[in-house]
Amino acid sequence: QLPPRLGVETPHSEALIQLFETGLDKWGIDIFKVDELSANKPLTSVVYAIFEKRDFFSKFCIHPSTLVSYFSQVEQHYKPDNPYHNAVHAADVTQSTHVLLNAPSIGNVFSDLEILASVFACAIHDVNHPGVTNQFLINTENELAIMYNDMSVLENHHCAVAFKLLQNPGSNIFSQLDDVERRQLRKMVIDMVLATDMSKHMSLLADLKTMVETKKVAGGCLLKLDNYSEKMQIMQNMVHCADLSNPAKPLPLSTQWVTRVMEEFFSQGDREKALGLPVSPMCCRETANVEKSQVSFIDFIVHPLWEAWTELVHPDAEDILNTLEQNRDYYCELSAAKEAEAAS
Ligand SMILES: COc1ccc(-c2ccn(C[C@@H](O)CN3CCOCC3)n2)cc1OC1CCCC1
Ligand SMILES: [Zn+2]
Repeated sequence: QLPPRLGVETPHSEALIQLFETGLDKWGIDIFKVDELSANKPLTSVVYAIFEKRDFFSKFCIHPSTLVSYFSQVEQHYKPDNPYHNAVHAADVTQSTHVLLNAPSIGNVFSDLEILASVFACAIHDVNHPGVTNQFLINTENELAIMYNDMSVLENHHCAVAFKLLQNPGSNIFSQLDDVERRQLRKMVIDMVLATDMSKHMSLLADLKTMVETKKVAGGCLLKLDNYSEKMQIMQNMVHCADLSNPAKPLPLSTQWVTRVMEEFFSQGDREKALGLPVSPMCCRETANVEKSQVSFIDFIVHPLWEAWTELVHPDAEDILNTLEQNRDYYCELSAAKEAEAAS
């Protein structure tokens, strides 16, 4: 008994199939359109489409109904009230990584199991996100911060929730893997999800730069990566790039993400104010300068990361880096125009 096409019940299934036909492998698919056409099941439909495209159902003996059962639960555990950290973000990061994995210079570096682990890690990387930052959970002595001793609190929680859901009856998509593969996959997923903690950004980027320096891509294809830690470094940076890809997407998508993330940050700021806590950076709706913050975010975090990634997979990510630079200029001009207006 097969589930509906793309694993979701929607009146727009033909249009959704069309959208995936043309856009699944493209940087810049309208993921918000996927959300609409999938009847707000963007994650389940994106994961189903990627698993189909990569033939994962047969490669890993996964029954489509098991996939739908598991990812419907994962999707339900993404909080729909979060303006940013919701299932659309998870679908976005998953589809973005699917595109990055198709880069010719990465083509044959990763095994099917490594690709499965990467796609899975993206799909679950923010599951059950409470819409506030690690610092907020620590400052408010939230039960999650107590549970994880203030260390990568959110990221540990996302991982634990995802693997707990796998234990539900009829939901274990990895039941047909052998024990070694299952243990390897679990370790890779944990390593990738914990690396999405922004406090790890600088060390992750430093390691990537070192690797780019030492492992100059020879003749258009990455040299054979020698060991687990080198491979994992690339997978962690790939997922981290996808997680921080909003400013590198076509402008109409990027601006929607900015609006959403600011809404989420501002509601955190409101809660901090109400609790008499210091308001986190960029979280005060009265004083935050949205455009200026985006320019700094791009200049100090996103661009250095994408510059290193683009060098690693040269020339496959040139267009992405160009879009990022164009978007940066757009926010810069917008910020200057706002300042000029405020001064007049
Ligand atoms: C599209 O722009 C963004 C997309 C995603 C994020 C993003 C996701 C997770 N994070 C990590 C923070 O949750 C943790 N930080 C620690 C410092 O305080 C603020 C919170 N950040 C941020 C983005 O822009 C920033 C918000 C205004 C300009 C910069
Ligand atoms: Zn994320």
